[in-house]
Amino acid sequence: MLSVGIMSGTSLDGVDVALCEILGSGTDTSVRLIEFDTYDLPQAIQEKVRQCAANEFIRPADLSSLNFELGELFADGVKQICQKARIETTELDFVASHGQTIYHHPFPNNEYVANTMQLGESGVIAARCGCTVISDFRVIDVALGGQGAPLVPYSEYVVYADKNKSRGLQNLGGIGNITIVPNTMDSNDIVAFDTGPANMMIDSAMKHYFQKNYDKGGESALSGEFIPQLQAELKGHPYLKLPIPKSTGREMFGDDYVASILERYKSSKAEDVVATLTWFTAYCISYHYYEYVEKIHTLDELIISGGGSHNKAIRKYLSELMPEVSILVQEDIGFNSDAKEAIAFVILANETLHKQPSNVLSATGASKPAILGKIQYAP
Ligand SMILES: Nc1ncnc2c1ncn2[C@@H]1O[C@H](COP(=O)(O)OP(=O)(O)OP(=O)(O)O)[C@@H](O)[C@H]1O
Ligand SMILES: CC(=O)N[C@H]1[C@@H]2OC[C@@H](O2)[C@@H](O)[C@@H]1O[C@H](C)C(=O)O
Repeated sequence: MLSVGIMSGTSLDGVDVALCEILGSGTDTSVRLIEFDTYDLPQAIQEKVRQCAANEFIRPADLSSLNFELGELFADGVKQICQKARIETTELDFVASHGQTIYHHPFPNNEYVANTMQLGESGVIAARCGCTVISDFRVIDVALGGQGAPLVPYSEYVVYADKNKSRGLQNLGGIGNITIVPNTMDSNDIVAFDTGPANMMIDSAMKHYFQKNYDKGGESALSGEFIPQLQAELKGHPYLKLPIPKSTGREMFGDDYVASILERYKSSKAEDVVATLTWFTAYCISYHYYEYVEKIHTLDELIISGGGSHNKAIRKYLSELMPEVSILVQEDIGFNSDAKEAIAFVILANETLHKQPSNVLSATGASKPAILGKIQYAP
């Protein structure tokens, strides 16, 4: 089957679009990437999404329009990738659209029930592209008491399980998330959770100091030195102490949190703050490994993916903090670091069409397996 996966992640850096061929289902799935590209997320849309995550005043009209605007944007992504591959969108068997997370609050509190919301109207995509669209993968898991995230563990089990080694798949997007696929080959043994911030805090600091979207190659971090007081403060962040499984987002590690740090460390050198925030990304990964994972599974290799895999400082700090684990990137094992999440949603949508559950209970904490997503057929 021909499918396009669309992922617009928490870093708001663009829309990842992967055209794939997918055959079979479950552990017999095979998936091949045909074309991949990342398309811009317009500034105005980024601003609206940030407003939502900050829980700022946003009118119902803005929210409803944003849902349709994102739908148009995702449909354009599908059209462009198909044009690149010289096929018609109507030749696609399905589109798997993650949507843009605009709010993720999987824990109930005094004010809100557990909830999560991804926008990008599937009806718009189906109308513009003339094909079936599967979307809204997270909501049923949250409704079953789960975190609704991370969802990639199922696809990682399908693609990466190896009886000769226990692998950690560490994605470095806006947020970092890890899946441990142990050599037992038993999906019940999978451990997965969000490790904390990956690029989100670094990007926010880069924007503040240098008016840049991110720290290319990790150059600013590598030219700075760690600030011990800030390291100590970050080590005490309450997210680290929460038991796994757990998930987080822009609500916890977004611009507001970073602004409060930058204000308190305004006399420090910009490069030193960036270095320390980059160290924190690597620290969160090593802390969770030694605190929660190593007792259950010893990793042979940690394979990193996502935009942060291009940041040499994160890789350097990770190697220093986890010296006995071999740190690889997806390309080292023949895959594409940037396309991984978009491909994951193709695998999840394929299960939806086969009426098979694909949430991993040990990862999300949901009370039962669920067929993820909603199906919008072509008009
Ligand atoms: N060359 C590079 N050097 C350093 N960092 C980079 C580079 N390219 C991308 N990045 C970082 O990667 C981020 C984007 O990563 P990615 O596209 O994997 O995130 P996402 O999918 O939006 O987020 P998430 O996986 O949390 O939903 C950028 O915001 C930037 O910080
Ligand atoms: C709510 C939400 O959109 N979460 C994303 C985000 O980006 C990374 C991390 O936080 C992960 O929990 C999740 O995405 C991946 C694709 C997942 O569900 O596995």
